[in-house]
Amino acid sequence: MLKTKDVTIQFGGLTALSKLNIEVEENQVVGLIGPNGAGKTTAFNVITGVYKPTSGKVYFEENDISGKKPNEITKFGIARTFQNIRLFKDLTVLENIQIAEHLRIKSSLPSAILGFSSYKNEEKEMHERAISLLEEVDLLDNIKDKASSLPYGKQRKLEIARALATRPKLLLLDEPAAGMNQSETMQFISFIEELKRKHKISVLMIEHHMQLVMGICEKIWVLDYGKEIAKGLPKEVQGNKAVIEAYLGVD
Ligand SMILES: Nc1ncnc2c1ncn2[C@@H]1O[C@H](COP(=O)(O)OP(=O)(O)OP(=O)(O)O)[C@@H](O)[C@H]1O
Repeated sequence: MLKTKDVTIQFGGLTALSKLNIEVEENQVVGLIGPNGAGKTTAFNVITGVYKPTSGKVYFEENDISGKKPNEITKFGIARTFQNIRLFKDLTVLENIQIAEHLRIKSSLPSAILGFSSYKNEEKEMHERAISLLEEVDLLDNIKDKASSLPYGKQRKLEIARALATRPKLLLLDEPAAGMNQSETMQFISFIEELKRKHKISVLMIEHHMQLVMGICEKIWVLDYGKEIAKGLPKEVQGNKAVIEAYLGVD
C-alpha cells in the first residue's frame, strides 16, 4: 500500500535520508526504529508531504504522491501524529476532532451557507462519528475540556482520534508511547490492535520503546544515519549485529 523508492533527502550538505525503500502492506503494523537523528521523522515528513524528496518517489496505493501537499496526502488516506503533540490547545476536545473532519467534508461552501440538507446531514453524521471516536479513545467525559487541560496520555489519544477523523487507510504514529509508564505502554498494544481491527488501517510507527515495537510490529525497518541498516521480523532485527552496534554506538 505504501512504498518509498530510493527516497533521498538532503539538507545542505547533510543527507538525512539515503535511498530509503520502506514498504507497508495492507492491514500491517510496521515499526521504524533507529538511534536519535537516524532520519525517522524525516521519513514521516517526506511521506506526508512536509518535505519533497531530493530524489526518489513515494507511492501510495500505486499513486505517485511524491512532493504532493500535506492536505492532498490526507485525502489519499494517510494521517499522522507528531512527536511533540500538536493539538489546537485552546479548543475543546470535540472541536479538535471536528476540525479534522471538516478537512474531508464533501459539501461545497455555498451549500453550507444556504443550509442545504446535504450539508446538514453531513454535519449530523460528523458529530455522531466524532462522538464515537471519542468514546473509542475513552475521552467522552472530556468532550468539553480544553485540549491543553488534558493529561499527557489523553492528549496523545486525542491526537490519534483526530488523525482517525480524516478516515485514513494508513496511520503514521511518531513515538506514540513517549511519556507512558510500563503498564500504559502494554495497554497501548491492545489499543492499537483494536484500532487496526475496527478501522481496517495499517500503521507505521516510530518508537523507541523496544518492548512495544517487538510486541506489536509485524515488520521492522532500522535506520542509522539516514540509511537502512536492517529490516525484517522483530526477532530477526533484534539479533542483527549492525542494529546492536548502531544502538550501542560501536564502530
Ligand atoms: N529541516 C531540516 N533542516 C536541516 N536538517 C534537518 C531538518 N530536519 C531534520 N534534519 C536533520 O536530519 C537528520 C535526521 O533527523 P530526524 O529528526 O529525521 O531523526 P530521527 O531519527 O527522527 O531522530 P529522533 O529519534 O531524535 O527524533 C538529523 O541530523 C537532523 O538534524
